[in-house]
Amino acid sequence: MLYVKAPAKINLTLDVLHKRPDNYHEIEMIMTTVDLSDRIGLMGTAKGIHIQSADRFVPNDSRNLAYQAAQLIKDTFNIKTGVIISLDKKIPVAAGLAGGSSDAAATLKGLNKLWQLNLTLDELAELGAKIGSDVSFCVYGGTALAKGRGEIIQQLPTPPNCWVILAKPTIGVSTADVYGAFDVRTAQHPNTEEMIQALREGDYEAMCDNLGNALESVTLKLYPEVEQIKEQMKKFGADAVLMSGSGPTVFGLVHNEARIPRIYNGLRGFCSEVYAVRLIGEREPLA
Ligand SMILES: C[C@@](CO)(OP(=O)(O)O)[C@H](O)COP(=O)(O)OP(=O)(O)OC[C@H]1O[C@@H](n2ccc(N)nc2=O)[C@H](O)[C@@H]1O
Ligand SMILES: Nc1ncnc2c1ncn2[C@@H]1O[C@H](COP(=O)(O)OP(=O)(O)O)[C@@H](O)[C@H]1O
Repeated sequence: MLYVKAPAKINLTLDVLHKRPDNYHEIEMIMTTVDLSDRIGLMGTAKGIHIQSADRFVPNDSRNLAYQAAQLIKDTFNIKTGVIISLDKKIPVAAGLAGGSSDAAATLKGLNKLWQLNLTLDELAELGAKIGSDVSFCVYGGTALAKGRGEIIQQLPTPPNCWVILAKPTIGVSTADVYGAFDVRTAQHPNTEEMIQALREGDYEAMCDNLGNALESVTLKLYPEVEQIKEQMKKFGADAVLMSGSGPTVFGLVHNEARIPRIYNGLRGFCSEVYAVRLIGEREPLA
């Protein structure tokens, strides 16, 4: 069995510029990986693609993004044999943390090795874009500016070291619904350039000051509990808080480790899924 790690991402910024003729939105966002990962196991088999997962929210057929990744590789390179993909899910589903996209990216990377295709990261990222807008970023990992519909990736410096508290209310959010309800006039637009500058200078305070997500204008209105979690996280002592992606997960950045227990325990009081993890933010070499 070949194992590949599939880390979650958070959005330090997410700006939506306009709606495109293909119905996607032109976006500009900065993403970074965090140390909360699914584990993908790949085992060659005679025929077909088989998904195994104990998580009842994860589809075990062609709707699964890891399945789609395997199908794409099989079709593109005319692979006749099959694969059993086992998904050990740790990333909450439909959370704004790109769990499914990261599983797809890990599957692309793992099959590249299993089937000895020798594809580069750039080639894998290009394939990934056919599966979903976030998959290209997940192929590279690390910290990056993503443009276009999310598939144009520019690497950025690793953010200053800190803790990340993640809290997910018990609702799942549909990314398509959130983009569908987005109104460019009422949204707050983050300052992407300032965030890039903060990362270049390794300035933790400036990173905190420039967190921003234009999709909050939609999700916070639909789900007031997301706003509540933001307020609680701030109250318990996080340095800065933001919703990740289309939500509903809220993350808080914390520099001082001694503050973690108060924030973690405070949130556990009314939120069932809370995690305290480190930022990764660095690219891992292709195995
Ligand atoms: C919002 C973000 C931020 O990282 O992530 P999540 O909240 O899903 O983690 C992404 O833009 C989500 O990327 P991803 O989840 O891969 O989206 P896709 O499967 O490609 O698209 C799902 C749907 O979202 C809408 N969509 C997605 C990306 C984009 N730039 N514009 C859009 O309008 C489209 O309606 C599309 O049909
Ligand atoms: N490998 C996978 N893991 C989780 N969800 C998946 C996977 N493949 C497909 N899905 C579907 O994709 C939807 C979005 O899941 P996910 O990628 O976790 O969320 P988000 O895009 O908000 O980060 C889910 O509702 C689920 O049905």
